[in-house]
Amino acid sequence: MSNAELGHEQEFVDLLYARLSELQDRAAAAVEGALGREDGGTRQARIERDIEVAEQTRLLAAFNAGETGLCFGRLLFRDGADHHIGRIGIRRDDTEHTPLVIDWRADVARPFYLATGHTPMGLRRRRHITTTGQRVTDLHDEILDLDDHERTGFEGSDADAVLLSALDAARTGRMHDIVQTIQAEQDRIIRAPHQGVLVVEGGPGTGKTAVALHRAAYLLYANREQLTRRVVLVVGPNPAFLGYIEDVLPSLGETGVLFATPGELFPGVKATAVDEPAAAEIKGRAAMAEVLGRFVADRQTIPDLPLVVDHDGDELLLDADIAREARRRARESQLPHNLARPRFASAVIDGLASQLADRIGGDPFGGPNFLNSEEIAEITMGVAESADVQTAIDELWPPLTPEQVVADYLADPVYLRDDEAAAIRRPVTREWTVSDVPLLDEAADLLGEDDTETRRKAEIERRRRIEYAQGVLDLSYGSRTQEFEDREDEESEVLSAHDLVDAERLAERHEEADHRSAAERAAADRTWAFGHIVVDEAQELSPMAWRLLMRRTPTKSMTLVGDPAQTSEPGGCGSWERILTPFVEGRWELTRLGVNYRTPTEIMQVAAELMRAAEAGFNPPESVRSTGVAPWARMTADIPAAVADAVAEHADPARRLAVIAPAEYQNDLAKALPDASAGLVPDLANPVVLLEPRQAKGLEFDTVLVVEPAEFTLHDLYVALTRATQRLGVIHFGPLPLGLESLQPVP
Ligand SMILES: Nc1ncnc2c1ncn2[C@@H]1O[C@H](COP(=O)(O)OP(=O)(O)OP(=O)(O)O)[C@@H](O)[C@H]1O
Repeated sequence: MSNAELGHEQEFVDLLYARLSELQDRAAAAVEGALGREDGGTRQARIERDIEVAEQTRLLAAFNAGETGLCFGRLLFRDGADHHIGRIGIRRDDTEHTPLVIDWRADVARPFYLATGHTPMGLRRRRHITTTGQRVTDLHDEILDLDDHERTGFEGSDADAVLLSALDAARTGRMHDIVQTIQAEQDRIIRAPHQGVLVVEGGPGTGKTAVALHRAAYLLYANREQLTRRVVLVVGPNPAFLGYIEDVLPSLGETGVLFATPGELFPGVKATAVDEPAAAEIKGRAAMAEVLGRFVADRQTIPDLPLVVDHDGDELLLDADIAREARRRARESQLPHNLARPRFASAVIDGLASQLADRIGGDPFGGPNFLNSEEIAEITMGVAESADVQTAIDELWPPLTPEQVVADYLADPVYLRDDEAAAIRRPVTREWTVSDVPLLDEAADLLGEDDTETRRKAEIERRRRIEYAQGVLDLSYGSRTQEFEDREDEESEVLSAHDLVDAERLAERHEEADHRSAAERAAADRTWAFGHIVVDEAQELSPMAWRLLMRRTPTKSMTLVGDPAQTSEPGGCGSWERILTPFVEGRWELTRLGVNYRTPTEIMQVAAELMRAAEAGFNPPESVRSTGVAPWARMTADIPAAVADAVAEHADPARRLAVIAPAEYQNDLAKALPDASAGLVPDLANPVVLLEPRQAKGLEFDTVLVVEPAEFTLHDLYVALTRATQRLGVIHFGPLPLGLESLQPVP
């Protein structure tokens, strides 16, 4: 092994960090400079400044991401080309801006992930560089050209050593990036084209989440302008999971991504409560869209008896004929409920005005009305302004909010069988559940947003600002005359505010600038069209949730990752074909990942036997490594005590242990494990966490203890058993489920 070789790489890495530090300073100074800069007062100048701040902040975040593990690879080509590969790309400070280290996402870096002895892609040698902080600690060289006889002493016989050491490392409770060890099958998915829907299916631990996040990073790199502006949305099953994955993209230098759970996809609502399985299934059915549509249409009513409307002492009759004709005209527009309302209102006003006109100027012998068109217009205006008329219109075609519609519907559900209605009926005051969110969104879509009022208010506000600015200008002009009246000579030298700006521009200058990032604006806007959407655990989403997500991406650019065998939600998808056909019929692609990088063979065998007991031909992914440690089962009459013992035996401050137990055991276990982190969003970095089965989705731990598996649903148990990277234990009182009999019993 040549220390000189390590030394050369260290020199290079030192050079790299020196350059990184320069770039960090420069970007930080640029942000500060732009923030402190006089913006010249124009809207354009302010926009330009804000763009510069955003761009330099993004660059700074990317440079900061390079602070650890900046360079991890090197490609030596047969033609003499020699490139270092890094987490981000960095260029020299020369006139050509020559690349110093190449971004892993660049095309030139691809052989790092794809080249094999069989298809060397022009490579002579591929080097993995291992660093700790900024120190190079190890090198692994793979020779891809048999004619390369140079030896450095770092040529390993096992090309997978770097991968295996990453997989074997102690878990931290936070997902890490995998840039150094992306496998060829994963690389192809990460770099697949941006357009259309790509489904990534694979068993537990096949890297679906890791691949989806690296794909988001790749797409942002390859379509920077478009995707930064339109924002990438990542949807994950629950807040704990989002916490688990939230470091990956920033560690790759990407910060402008929006993360959300399905309960957070309707602005203003953060639903965490879940319905009973039967209620969730009913609420999630595609048919609910039609049910809500009918429910909203039912609010567009015809009076049984004419409504008597008082107008300046005249009694007008808003009868079924007028209402029916108005409703026909409003519905004919095919606009959503709130947007069609003005049409309904104007048709009702026309009907009532013509009733009044007939009464005032009607010819008893059937001739034309005596009133001229101006008089009729005046009558119409009078009717339109009548408070009584407005009240009657509100009664027949009320302005509605999504919250009102869904709350009213759930308080008294119609168009369902009685037992189904009973399953979802709830008092109006109950908090929103995750399954209500797609209903709210559907209602919002059916209602449409009437922004006339918002725009009217914005215009009033704009005028108010101009008036205020005018006042400021007048004042400054006034003070100028006093200040300078005796100094005529100086006056020509001094520019007053009036000379520089007019009131409108001054008003603009005082306008509240929208300093929110694109991701923050996207989060608050229901009609935002995302540039790309990544959905993790996509198998869990109901048809109604799919309708919501599809509305958020008009271009249908999506990456969906999931595993039908891990479906827990009763409303979950079942088949990709069934979910996707209504939205992108035939225009989606399915890819599969087949290697399990997380769970060792010994544990995977147990999980596979469980599934095979229920489904004979079940085919789990193959584990890439084994540990030689057999999973065990302990039978006990005192579950909390046995779990506490097992935790005491296996817990290790440098590793992560999870106890996964059914809801009814949570209280007792929380008492028995005072140091465990538990609750809705447990701290996964804590050495011991206590989880309910659903919370374990997508996570992983060094050691997992599964409590009373017979109480789990089959799919939840499969998920729980496949969370461990090293050790698995089962603690039970009741009999073990079919398939788990092979677990080694321990006293
Ligand atoms: N190429 C790789 N190099 C290093 N680690 C990897 C690689 N691929 C996957 N892993 C690791 O394997 C583990 C499982 O990955 P991930 O959580 O993405 O799998 P998954 O398919 O989403 O699993 P599940 O469906 O069970 O939640 C993670 O620790 C991940 O970092």
